[in-house]
Amino acid sequence: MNEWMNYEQFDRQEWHSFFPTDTVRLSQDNLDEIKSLNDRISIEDVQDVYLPLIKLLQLRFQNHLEWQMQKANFLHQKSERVPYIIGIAGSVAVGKSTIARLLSILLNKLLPDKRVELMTTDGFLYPNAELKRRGILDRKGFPESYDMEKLLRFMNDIEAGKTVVKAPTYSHQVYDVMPDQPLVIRQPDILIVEGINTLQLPSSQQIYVSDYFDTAIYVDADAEQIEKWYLQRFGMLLDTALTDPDNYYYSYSQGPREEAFKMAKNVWQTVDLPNLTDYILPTRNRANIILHKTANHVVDRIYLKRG
Ligand SMILES: Nc1ncnc2c1ncn2[C@@H]1O[C@H](COP(=O)(O)OP(=O)(O)OP(=O)(O)O)[C@@H](O)[C@H]1O
Ligand SMILES: CC(C)(CO)[C@@H](O)C(=O)NCCC(=O)O
Repeated sequence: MNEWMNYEQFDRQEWHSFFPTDTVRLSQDNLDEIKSLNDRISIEDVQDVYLPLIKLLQLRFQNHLEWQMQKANFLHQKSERVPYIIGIAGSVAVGKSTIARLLSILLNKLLPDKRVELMTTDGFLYPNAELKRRGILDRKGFPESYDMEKLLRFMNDIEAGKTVVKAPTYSHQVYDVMPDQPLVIRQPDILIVEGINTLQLPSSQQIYVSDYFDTAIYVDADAEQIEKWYLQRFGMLLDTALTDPDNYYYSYSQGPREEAFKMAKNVWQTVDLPNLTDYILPTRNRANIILHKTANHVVDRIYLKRG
């Protein structure tokens, strides 16, 4: 069966026409904030792709608020503040966290009185020591390398409106979880949850993480493109490691660069690519929205689930 049959597909021109963004004036501060997030994000992409996307998310958010009110009325309950949760899935290095941060900047701009928070599921990976103990250090990122029960409990606490919820964090530089640096989340109106595993069904569980999502976005691109982005990011990680002996990549940064890149290419081929093919890509059509990227991270197609 055609896996796209329940999606409508738009090229960026048509997508842009749904929300001509001349109506939204991004201030110099907004532009500076976006540039400091990533100076290679093009303002055309923001105008053509991300602002219409934000408009759509805003409509779905309003719908969510309305539904919470109607539901509380129906059940004769007091209306509680239930956060609106956006999930972002896709391969390692496809640009999920960059898009998540961009969306949070734009949501703050369009909804200045709403609290928008952002987190990644990387912090729910088992620590390296535990992965080693289980003999799966080379399976980092695969479903079994995450503490999914802990992630589901986190999602449940957020949805239940708990006043303070802590999320563990992960550092690419240290290449491990950072148990002493949790992210503290305080009753957001909107929470963006980004991670490779956000649309997966945890093994031995009946609940998907995405059961908690109000909108799920999948960031898509051809594997050969993503490999390039992975290696580019590896180059940047090497550069920052050069003078930092505590950095995981320090030893690689001291030797010949070709050797380091050979190692990274091997990790992509033996770990992240099989993970994409076997476990991440098969979750793509659970998303409400698929953003397809081509060279230089340019979004060329947008898919919107029918219904
Ligand atoms: N829109 C963009 N324009 C230019 N570069 C980008 C863009 N989005 C991401 N990148 C670059 O691509 C690389 C991967 O991006 P990012 O770290 O956001 O990916 P990710 O999907 O969150 O990865 P991971 O799952 O490993 O955390 C980074 O080097 C980032 O700077
Ligand atoms: C932390 C994850 C799993 C996801 O972001 C990924 O970036 C990762 O580290 N994968 C393991 C293999 C590698 O080093 O690329």
